[in-house]
Amino acid sequence: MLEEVDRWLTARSWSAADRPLDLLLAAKRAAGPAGTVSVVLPALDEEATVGEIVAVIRRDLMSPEVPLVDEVVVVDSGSRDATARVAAAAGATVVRRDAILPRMPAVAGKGEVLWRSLLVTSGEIVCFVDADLREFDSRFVSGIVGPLLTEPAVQLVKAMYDRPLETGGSVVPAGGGRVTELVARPLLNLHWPRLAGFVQPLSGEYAARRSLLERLPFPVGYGVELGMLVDSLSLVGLDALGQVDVGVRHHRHQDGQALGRMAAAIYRTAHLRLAGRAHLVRPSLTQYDRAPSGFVPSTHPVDTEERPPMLDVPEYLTRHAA
Ligand SMILES: O=c1ccn([C@@H]2O[C@H](COP(=O)(O)OP(=O)(O)O[C@H]3O[C@H](CO)[C@@H](O)[C@H](O)[C@H]3O)[C@@H](O)[C@H]2O)c(=O)[nH]1
Ligand SMILES: O=C(O)[C@H](O)COP(=O)(O)O
Repeated sequence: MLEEVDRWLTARSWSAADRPLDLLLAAKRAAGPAGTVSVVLPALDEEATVGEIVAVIRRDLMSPEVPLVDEVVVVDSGSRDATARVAAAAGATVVRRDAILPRMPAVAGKGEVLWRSLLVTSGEIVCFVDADLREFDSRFVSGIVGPLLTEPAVQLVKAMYDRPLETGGSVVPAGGGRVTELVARPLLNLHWPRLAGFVQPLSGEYAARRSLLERLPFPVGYGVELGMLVDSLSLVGLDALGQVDVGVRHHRHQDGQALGRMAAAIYRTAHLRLAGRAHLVRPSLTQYDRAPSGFVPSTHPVDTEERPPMLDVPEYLTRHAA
């Protein structure tokens, strides 16, 4: 791991418990307009989960006693189910993707609706949360908004968490995040090693200052998270990025083929950003394990050496000539 990443892990990784709600509310009051918070949920056919997420945010973070969040907006990404109705009933503002910027027809994809959300929200801090989360805890919002309220130099904060893989009645405790482990983490470690400290680089829960988001390109699909990390690094630098441990994340798991399509979109996003610098490879990979003290990194070398064709090896030629 780069020394810079080691330092960053100490300085820019927190736990949600580090900032209690009363501290955040005081920081928000002191910040004035810069402390306004919009929560955005991108949603495609999420009727089963979106209502509870909205309700928990409203109950825990939008009450008169705890007015941390100023608005919660569900951007409907073309749902065919009752997502819009359920979200509105739970108290969200619901906007259809086509109703935003109608002169530009919307294309399919998550990044597309995140991008459009900037046109229909007003907070100076924008917090994205996936709409398929189960057993949702409002620390997923307050935890990542926290550093933006208390640390003026921080501009983008991602959630990190344990990721059980829960399919067909079975649970593999740290088995989730398959695209993260197989595609995103290796890509980031090899090509953008300064980002190797992110425990969950694809996390759908992240908060950022509008002043940063409005300067970034948004890949329209699932490349949006990797693109945003890479582009934010070059725009504002590593010390403006952070991460917060928010516990355990439960979500709807996609099947292998859907994850293959996601992986392709992520690879393509990286590829576009590698143009002209694909040779910049750092052959090591840092992975993370949960320990009582938090997430613990372990770094491994990546095989990069290649043997020449056997026909170039004199011993082989001699043997074959014999
Ligand atoms: O066209 C789409 C596809 C998805 N979504 C919503 O986006 C969120 C995340 O999508 P999901 O399919 O649940 O993604 P995951 O399989 O969980 O993928 C992970 O990895 C992705 C790639 O980085 C991230 O976008 C996700 O947030 C992250 O949870 C959910 O609320 C979806 O309803 C849309 O709004 N429009
Ligand atoms: O973030 C990821 O890597 C993908 O969303 C896959 O997650 P899962 O393996 O937990 O389904």
